[in-house]
Amino acid sequence: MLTFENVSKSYWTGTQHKVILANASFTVSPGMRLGVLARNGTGKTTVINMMAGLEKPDNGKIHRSCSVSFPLGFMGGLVTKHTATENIRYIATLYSLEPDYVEAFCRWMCDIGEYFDMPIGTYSAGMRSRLALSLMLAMNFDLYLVDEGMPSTTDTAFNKRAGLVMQERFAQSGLVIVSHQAEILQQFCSSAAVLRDGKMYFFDTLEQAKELYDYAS
Ligand SMILES: Nc1ncnc2c1ncn2[C@@H]1O[C@H](COP(=O)(O)OP(=O)(O)OP(=O)(O)O)[C@@H](O)[C@H]1O
Repeated sequence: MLTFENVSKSYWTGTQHKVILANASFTVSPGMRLGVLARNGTGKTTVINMMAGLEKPDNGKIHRSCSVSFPLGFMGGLVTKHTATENIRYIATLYSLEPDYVEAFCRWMCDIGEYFDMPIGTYSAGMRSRLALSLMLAMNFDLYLVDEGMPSTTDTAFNKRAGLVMQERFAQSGLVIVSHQAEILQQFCSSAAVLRDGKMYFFDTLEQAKELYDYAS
């Protein structure tokens, strides 16, 4: 369970306070697959980062009684001067996972050959995004966080491999995806919310959420 209790968050832009959440309270229950629709610049990344614990609210509390992933694509935990092998084994240890298993899974999933033992700083953008997704899928979280949909690389074999594991993982866990596009949420989500003017509006279906989202735009 992930609970936001009276959470407020805003940024000072130099001329005004940009409000992301204003005294928001809501719960993401176990097994919930929630899609959050929000326009660009309204705070999707900030909300996902608060869920992950990467950003703190200004006021209010965030309670986590389950394991929550880092946001998909988050590279902040990886050290670019170290190899994938070194990074992955270290992160596996931090999460009390078996380093041999996590390394083997990521080697298989990424399929980047000798690059796996080269510094991450030498990787192409595609290799990095394959590594980040592989690392996330190597771990079992109760709740996965995804910012702006699933990455789709140009490597079709990778997309197929990752897609199959993703379906399996997300069928057994909770999921929050934030996006400005309803189509991205359609595939994975069973309920939906709209983030707008510092509030989260919850709906049973994506169709209902789209009505507010389209009306508000
Ligand atoms: N550290 C910060 N300092 C000041 N303003 C910030 C900071 N982080 C975000 N903002 C502002 O807060 C607003 C929301 O940012 P955020 O990245 O969460 O939105 P988003 O919906 O994910 O945007 P996008 O769809 O463009 O990626 C934006 O106006 C952004 O400029």
